[in-house]
Amino acid sequence: MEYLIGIDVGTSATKTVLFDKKGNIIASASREYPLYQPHNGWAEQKPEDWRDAVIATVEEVVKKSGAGKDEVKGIGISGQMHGLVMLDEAGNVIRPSIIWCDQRTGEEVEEMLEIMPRERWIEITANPPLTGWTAAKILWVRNHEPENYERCRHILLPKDYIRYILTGVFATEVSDASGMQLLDVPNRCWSDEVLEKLNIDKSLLGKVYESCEVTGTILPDIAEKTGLSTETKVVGGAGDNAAAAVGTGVVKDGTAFTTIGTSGVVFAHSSQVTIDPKGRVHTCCAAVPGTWHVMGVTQAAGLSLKWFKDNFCQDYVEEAVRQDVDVYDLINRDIANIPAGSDKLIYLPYLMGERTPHLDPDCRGVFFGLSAIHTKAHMLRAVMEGVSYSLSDCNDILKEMGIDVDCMMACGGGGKSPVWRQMLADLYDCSVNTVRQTEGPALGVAILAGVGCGIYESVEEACDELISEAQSTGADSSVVGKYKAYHELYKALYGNLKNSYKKLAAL
Ligand SMILES: Nc1ncnc2c1ncn2[C@@H]1O[C@H](COP(=O)(O)OP(=O)(O)O)[C@@H](O)[C@H]1O
Ligand SMILES: O=C(CO)[C@@H](O)[C@H](O)COP(=O)(O)O
Repeated sequence: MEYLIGIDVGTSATKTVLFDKKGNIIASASREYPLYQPHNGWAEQKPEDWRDAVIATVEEVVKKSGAGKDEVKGIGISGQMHGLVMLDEAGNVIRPSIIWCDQRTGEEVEEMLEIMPRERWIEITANPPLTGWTAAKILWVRNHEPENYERCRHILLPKDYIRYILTGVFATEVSDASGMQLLDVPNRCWSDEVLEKLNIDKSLLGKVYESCEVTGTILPDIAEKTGLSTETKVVGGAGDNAAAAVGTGVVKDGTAFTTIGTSGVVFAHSSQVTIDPKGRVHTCCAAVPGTWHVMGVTQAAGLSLKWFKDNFCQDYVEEAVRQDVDVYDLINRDIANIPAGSDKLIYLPYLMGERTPHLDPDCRGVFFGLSAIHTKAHMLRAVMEGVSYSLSDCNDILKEMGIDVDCMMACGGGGKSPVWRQMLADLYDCSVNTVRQTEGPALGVAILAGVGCGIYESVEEACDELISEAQSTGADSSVVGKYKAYHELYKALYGNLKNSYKKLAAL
């Protein structure tokens, strides 16, 4: 038999899945790790936690599946985008990774705009300078921790650090590298102009591959630890969103998906470089060679629900343990009984600032309209609705850019929730569908590995063959109008609070 492994280094956990050639899940494993928030708006994780989670889960899936070491032909790695991993000469981690939702780099973004006009940034990198993206974080370390910058010999993204651990190779691929703000996105290569302007030495960065190209093979000590062979190939892989696109079959024009992971993303495939001149949504290289994608991002999507659950729902957590069920299943059960609009309660999900549409690192979360009739279940539903309003903001911008789809695929942890998918269908006013395999990014990179190993002809052909729809949720016409009115009020609230957010940040 021939098998493929997909690894997804998410923010909440690493999920590793071993698939057969038909895309059936043979074994899966996951390991959680902490998110550190040393200051308001900062977010860090330890690359060593990702490393340990990857090695443990790969070992577990190989063992559980009973696959012989020569049967695992290829591995694809997917991961949270934009995180900065810095290694010294010996390949040791210099400091914790500053991850995608960290908002400390407002001043560095200003610095980038002084160095080069916004229009030129958009021309080259397809995006304006952004606080959560890697370039601003590199400047932050250089400005605030010069001793760490001095020691740095390799700059890697989270999943590319895992590639280094597995293969010893320093490399990246176009989809994830697009989120560093150092890539010439239309031409799919490092931008010498940007590197020169920022005074960043190109030798710090790895070689850039296409997502299905083979980048290396497994190191002997890792092969021994995990039960893999030193012949197992590791392909470029993809940023988690480009990977989820492949795993949900979003590889042709006119197709799109929404993922609710820690972040939330509305993503559309594009055979052209399509740019929002206002910079509200991102344009990146897709994992399908010679194509791109556009995506709007909600910073705190699943993060909002997890935050509320962790801080205020100990009762749900204990009940879930008693009943031996997933705590989110209990939450979904209870919020299904609350009416759309949560009886006039609106949540703004700006716990980590917001990207689309505001690009504002200073805004923060709000419950608006709290009344004495509201219960915890109302607040939970409002949290999920607030995230859905934000995702709807993303979808509206894609529509404004001429990207309109009849059906939206759904994935990520939150995409498993039928109530959350119903909210999205009602707000987007289109059907929201799932695929048979729920592990979007892991399947996506396993497919890329299969292409790289010659098991599949192309990404598109593999998607046609392996991916099939499971469930479709249509819009409920009786609440579409109601949600439109709530969404309008939601949008007005940010405008009303914008100046107060600045004052709060300055306190
Ligand atoms: N059954 C569920 N219903 C609603 N939300 C869920 C459910 N399961 C997970 N989630 C949400 O999804 C998030 C995790 O999604 P996941 O895609 O695994 O994230 P990541 O890739 O960032 O690690 C959780 O924080 C939670 O908010
Ligand atoms: O920053 C982005 C995309 O621009 C996020 O989508 C990260 O890639 C994190 O992903 P999850 O851990 O939420 O899947």
